[in-house]
Amino acid sequence: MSTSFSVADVAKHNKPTDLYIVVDEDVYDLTNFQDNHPGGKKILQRVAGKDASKQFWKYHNESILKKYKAQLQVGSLDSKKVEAAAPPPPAPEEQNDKSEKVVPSSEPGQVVVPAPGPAAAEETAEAMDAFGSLIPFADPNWYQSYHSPYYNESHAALRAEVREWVDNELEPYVTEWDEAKRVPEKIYKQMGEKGYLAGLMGVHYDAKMTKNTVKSVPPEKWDLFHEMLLTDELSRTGSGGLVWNLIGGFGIGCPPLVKFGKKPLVNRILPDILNGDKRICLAITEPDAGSDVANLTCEAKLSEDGKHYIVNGEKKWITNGIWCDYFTTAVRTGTPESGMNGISVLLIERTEGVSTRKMDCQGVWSSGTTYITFEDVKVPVENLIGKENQGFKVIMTNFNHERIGIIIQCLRFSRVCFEECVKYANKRKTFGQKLINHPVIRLKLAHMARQIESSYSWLENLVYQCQRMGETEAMLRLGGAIAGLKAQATTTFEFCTKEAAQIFGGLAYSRGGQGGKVERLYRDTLAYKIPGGSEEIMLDLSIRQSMRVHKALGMKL
Ligand code: HEM
Repeated sequence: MSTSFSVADVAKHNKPTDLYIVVDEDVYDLTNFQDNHPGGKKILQRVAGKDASKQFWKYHNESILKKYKAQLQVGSLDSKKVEAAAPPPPAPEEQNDKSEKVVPSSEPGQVVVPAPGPAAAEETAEAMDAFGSLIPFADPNWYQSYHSPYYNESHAALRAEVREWVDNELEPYVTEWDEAKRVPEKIYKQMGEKGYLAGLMGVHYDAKMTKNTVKSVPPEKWDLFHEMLLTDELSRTGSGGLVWNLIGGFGIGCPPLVKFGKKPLVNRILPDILNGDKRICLAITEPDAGSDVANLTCEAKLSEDGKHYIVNGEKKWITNGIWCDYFTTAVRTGTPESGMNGISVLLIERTEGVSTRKMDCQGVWSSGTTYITFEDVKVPVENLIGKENQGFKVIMTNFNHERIGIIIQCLRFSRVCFEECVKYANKRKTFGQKLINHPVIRLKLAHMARQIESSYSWLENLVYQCQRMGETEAMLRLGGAIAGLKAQATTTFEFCTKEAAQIFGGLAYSRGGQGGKVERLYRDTLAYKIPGGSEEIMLDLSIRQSMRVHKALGMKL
């Protein structure tokens, strides 16, 4: 924006018919906007021609300016300096005597420099430049120049790439999309164009099937921490609906196709899916069967000529279903009594007999939760994923990946609540004090932070295990721990939304505005506590599965 104004210039635009204001040295023409201003026009007229930065920040957060800047900004004050490059992070303080050993101590007031652990000697353990808001616990601590054995420069590059997209093109519009209960199709398409879809399958990055690869990370360097980071950064939007819209169907519907689909089928449909031209989802749950997969009733009968399955049945709560071209579907090919030994997985294409209807739900509004009916749908036998009657294995293999995705989202959403609270508590005053100065508010923040950080460390450890183990070993050995962490992440998420809502008060009760993210996330919690294995089933499984595995490993009781 090139037009330059003096303070005196702006002061002339001080009437309802000609209304300028200044926010952070940028000049906005609100003459035509004032009638549509949700906060009222009189409040704007009172600051007409003036610097209204203080009032503006009292009532809004950053996303408002991002959204309205292009429409309303007419220039800047002549006093505004061109933004300087970000200063380099402060150098770590030199120790006076480098040979002196500093022994960790819990004595108050004594500076403790922890001795580097074995991993700190590795190249990847070098602390990287600080990134983000630097609000403690609002980002994983390797963003804030703390050491970590898990990340290197390629993770930092991806982090910057995704954050730029999220901050400028997603976050300012998320509330609008959530209310509209859909996300513009071009955003999903961009997920394909940016190469992100190909990196979200919990398998090696599939560069053969798509010409679109991630700009900042070569496919051969892509690992599970890149995948985790991508989901994590997308979740900064504070909308389960958006994240599920973009990865909720694909992230669980596509991996079974890639891992167990027959080559001709994969070659035919995967490129369009990875490029974001076609959409896929996972259809397992039924009106009468959720976590209890062995009781599915949607049936697939082989046609007399043996060329097709004829599918009849219903699927419920299917993420993205209304927009999908392909449905990775669990069906019963065995007898009604065959339990888990009579389940198969079919790739059903949107064709005659497939109907989808949107369901109204408490949360994740823009994710497209769907009810599906299959009525005499003809599915070629070539579309069988895995082996007939052995679909249970395909489904089970998928669960760890699905649950890790849920965990990543829950923990970032918890951080979003925490970050929103810290920012708000540092500006909102009650009883003559900023909220942050009230111990009761700090107590809430502390309980949020301790749960987020401990859960996140467990997550990093499990992602690392997944990376080092083969798929089958990971499925067997980590299933219990991942189930336990899913329950830990969903309870943390629920706790954080509840506490954040209390801190925001009325602003988290009404929709949109400063408490908008907290209000939305509060509504989204059940969409995480129930699907992918409910909290209760997860807790039980975490012990059952771990006991079974450790018995096999030689557990001594
Ligand atoms: C560039 C200028 C401005 C824009 C684009 C703008 C936009 C908005 C929007 C979209 C909302 C709805 C809530 C939200 O989404 O956050 C809102 C609410 C509000 N605005 Fe503004 N606004 C501007 C300037 C101002 C100024 C200068 C003041 C005060 C002098 C103000 C006071 C308010 C108030 C009191 C509310 C209602 C807050 C609430 O519901 O808690 N706005 N504004």
